[in-house]
Amino acid sequence: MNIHKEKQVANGLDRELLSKLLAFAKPYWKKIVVAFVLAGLFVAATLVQPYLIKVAIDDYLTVESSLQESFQGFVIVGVLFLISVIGAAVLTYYQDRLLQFTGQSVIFDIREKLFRHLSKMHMQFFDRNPVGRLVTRVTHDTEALNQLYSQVIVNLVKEVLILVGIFIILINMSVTLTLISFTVIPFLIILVYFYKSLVRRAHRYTRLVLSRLNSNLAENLSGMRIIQFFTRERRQIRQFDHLNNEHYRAGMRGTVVNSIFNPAIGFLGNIALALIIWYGGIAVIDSALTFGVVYAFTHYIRQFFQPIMALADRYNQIQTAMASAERIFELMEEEPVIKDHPKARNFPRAVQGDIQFKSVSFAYVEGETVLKNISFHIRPGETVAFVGATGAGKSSIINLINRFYDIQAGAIEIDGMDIKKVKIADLRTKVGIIQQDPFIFTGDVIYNIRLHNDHLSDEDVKELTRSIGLEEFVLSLPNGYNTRLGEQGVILSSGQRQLISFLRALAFDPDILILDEATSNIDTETEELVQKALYRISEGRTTIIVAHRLSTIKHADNIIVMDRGEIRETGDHYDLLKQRGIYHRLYQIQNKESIMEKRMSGIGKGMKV
Ligand SMILES: Nc1ncnc2c1ncn2[C@@H]1O[C@H](COP(=O)(O)OP(=O)(O)OP(=O)(O)O)[C@@H](O)[C@H]1O
Repeated sequence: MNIHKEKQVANGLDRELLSKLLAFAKPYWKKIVVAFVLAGLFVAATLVQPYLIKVAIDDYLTVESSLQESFQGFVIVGVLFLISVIGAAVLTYYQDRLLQFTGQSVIFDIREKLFRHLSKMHMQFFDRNPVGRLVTRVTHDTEALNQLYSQVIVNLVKEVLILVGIFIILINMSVTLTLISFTVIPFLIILVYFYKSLVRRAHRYTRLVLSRLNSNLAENLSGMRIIQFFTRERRQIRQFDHLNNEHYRAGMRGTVVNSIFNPAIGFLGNIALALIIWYGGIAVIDSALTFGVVYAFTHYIRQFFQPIMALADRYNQIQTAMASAERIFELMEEEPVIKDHPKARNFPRAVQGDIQFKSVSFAYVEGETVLKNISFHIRPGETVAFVGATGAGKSSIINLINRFYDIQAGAIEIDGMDIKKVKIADLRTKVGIIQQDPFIFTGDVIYNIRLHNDHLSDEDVKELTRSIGLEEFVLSLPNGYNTRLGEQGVILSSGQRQLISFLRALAFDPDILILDEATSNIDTETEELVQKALYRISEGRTTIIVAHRLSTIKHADNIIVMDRGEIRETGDHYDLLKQRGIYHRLYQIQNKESIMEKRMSGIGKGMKV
């Protein structure tokens, strides 16, 4: 946010922002209008009360009126007073209900729009925006807007109406007494002016410290395992304490400003009261004013100062809401970089799985090329493996096939069609990916495999699991297919998570299957199981495997060896060994490692015996 914008938001005057906020409230405008009418009636019902007491005192408590007249008058005034009190309560209730409904509905719409928008965003956006920040936008920031719609605006209108209403009533009752009691107004204006700038600064500082505290907390909680692993708890606690302390002090700064402002306003109000009693008292003695007028004045002046004291809260709420609105709209207006080409279409025929990379170059960050001039051709039904050192660019290639990222040069074609001309949704249903560390959602096993794929019945999921020999694994879980996984459920081991993701990818019956280090966390026994399943699944289906363990890709039709973003060797296992290049070296290293492992386990067993 630039400084100018920041200033506008701080002043709550950003017209563009206001018009966007109004646009969200537009579908509910009828309810809002009714709520404002009710608020106006509430103000009238409240303001009439002191006036009724004035009438009772001046017209029926005077010596001139007879006992019967007085009695009748008191009854009428009493009934009217009661009606106004009950009316005010009923009006507040309905107005509150209407606005709560409107606020909640608007926030529901904003939240939904925000989530839809986030679902369309490209991977680079998620690389840049930590999850904690996005969660804050969808929950905390929208809640701040809820307050704006359901409380702040209507209360502000009510308070302005009360101030204007009281001023009109007072002027009508006595111009002189009004002017005398309003001599405190210039002091009030000065006070409000200073308060505004102090509270703005305090508020901005609190927001800054809070976001620092939040990101520190989010990072520490997600990295708790590492913190405990390296016994860094004390240092992390100290760091958190420091930020917490800063937040406390920032909060106190705001509280101190408010605690000076509110009594100061109260003090000015009391001065105004004293002036009324002083001047009004003399005027009553001189019969220039009635006692009822002076009495009503004291009431109205007290009512007059209440909204001004509430100004502190109102101002804070508007500041928070405007800052939140700014952040929400900023997010909503960020265009997804990866979207359908205007002429994008679905694949015209069933996908055969022919993949071609034609001189592809790619960088995540401008200027830092990760893949350089990559070309290869995978024919339908082939199993192709990518190997290479860490950071060679294997996963990046995979990320490009289903357009998680777009390339900067060259072309990627599936069945002869440039993937940029294919509808993203169609492309992604044709390409199934099994990742190294798959995500498990809160829900049972069936839900996690099916993932809203309504074409699959429970029985279909079971049949699929059985067909690739993984049913035994599912049934070994505490509740079989109904075992709850994810946050509140069983925490699966990494290997078990991979098996679930394996089933998930297959449930979508993709034409192209990609395994990105998908067997790295699986033990040798389970790997055999997976290898068998894989063999069955990859038959007649283009399969791409990224693996560090060369034993898993030995049988691939073609192996592509990558090094620092470039293809260095290609061929099958035996060709590559003959070439005596990078692959041969990797193979030898891994062979030595596995011989060592076998020896070590032999020693281990020997020792046990
Ligand atoms: N989201 C990202 N943003 C920026 N740079 C990235 C991103 N993902 C990977 N990189 C960089 O791209 C390069 C290639 O990474 P990639 O993940 O493709 O390698 P890899 O061969 O799959 O490695 P590994 O075997 O460790 O998974 C690395 O230098 C890495 O730092």
